[in-house]
Amino acid sequence: MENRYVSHPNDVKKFDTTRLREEFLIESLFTPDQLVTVYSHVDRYIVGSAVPVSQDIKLEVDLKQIGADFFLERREVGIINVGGAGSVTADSESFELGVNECLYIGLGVKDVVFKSSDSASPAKFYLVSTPAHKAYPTKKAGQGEAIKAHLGSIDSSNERTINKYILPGGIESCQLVMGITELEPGNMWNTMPCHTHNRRSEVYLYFNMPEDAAVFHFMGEPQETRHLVVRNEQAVISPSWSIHSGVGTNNYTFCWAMAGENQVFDDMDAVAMKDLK
Ligand SMILES: O=C[C@H](O)[C@@H](O)CC(=O)C(=O)O
Ligand SMILES: [Zn+2]
Repeated sequence: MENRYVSHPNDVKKFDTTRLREEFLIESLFTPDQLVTVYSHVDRYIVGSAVPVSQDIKLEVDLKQIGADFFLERREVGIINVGGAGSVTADSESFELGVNECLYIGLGVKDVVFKSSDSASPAKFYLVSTPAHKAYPTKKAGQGEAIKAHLGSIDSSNERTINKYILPGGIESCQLVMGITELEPGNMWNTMPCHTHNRRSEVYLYFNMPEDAAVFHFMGEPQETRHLVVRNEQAVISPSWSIHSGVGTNNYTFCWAMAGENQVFDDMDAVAMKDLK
């Protein structure tokens, strides 16, 4: 499992494009028939993907790296399917997961297996796992069960719907907060005006993009911004001190996942537009 370490904002000021991408962009997700995982030392996320085509895929990593007897011994995981129909088995229970649906699996579940319903149109499971201290029930939510917020407007090119899946009042967890945001056609901006939340970090996955499209993801301190050019189905690690916002060459959908001190979705420090540099 690849390791990503933590960067100090004063060091990041000096990073060139290559170094920024090495530290913060995950380009290599969604390899067929493989569990891809990246271990971030930012809030100890494990970010990964499973695309079962010719075989089912088990959730397993080198256990030496997490110092546990099985993946979820001291962790929880949120899974979103961004591909064709599939299912996820959590010990003896099986959950059908259609596109944009979410499954939370709590601490203590020993065997997690990813399956596609049709290998011609495989499921694409995206996962974010964080350390956990207590077993919350394994639970699925479709888009109908999400807590929704409709934000923005076409005038600002940022009309979008936030679907909150894993958070207090939705699917309960120890620290993971997770959902997806869908931009309306003709809207390209997410999370602008932007914010930080030094109390929590975040991981973004951009998807539903044409192959030749790009999202310019903005990061960095509010007065020291940088960008990453992100392609379809790539993820960005957003440290607690960084803004996280983007503009695409087309509309897109993204998955956001957070971890840290609290699970209060609205606990953000807004950055005034005039203060951005
Ligand atoms: O802290 C919250 C996260 O940055 C995202 O949920 C924001 C988002 O999806 C949006 O504004 O569209
Ligand atoms: Zn945020």
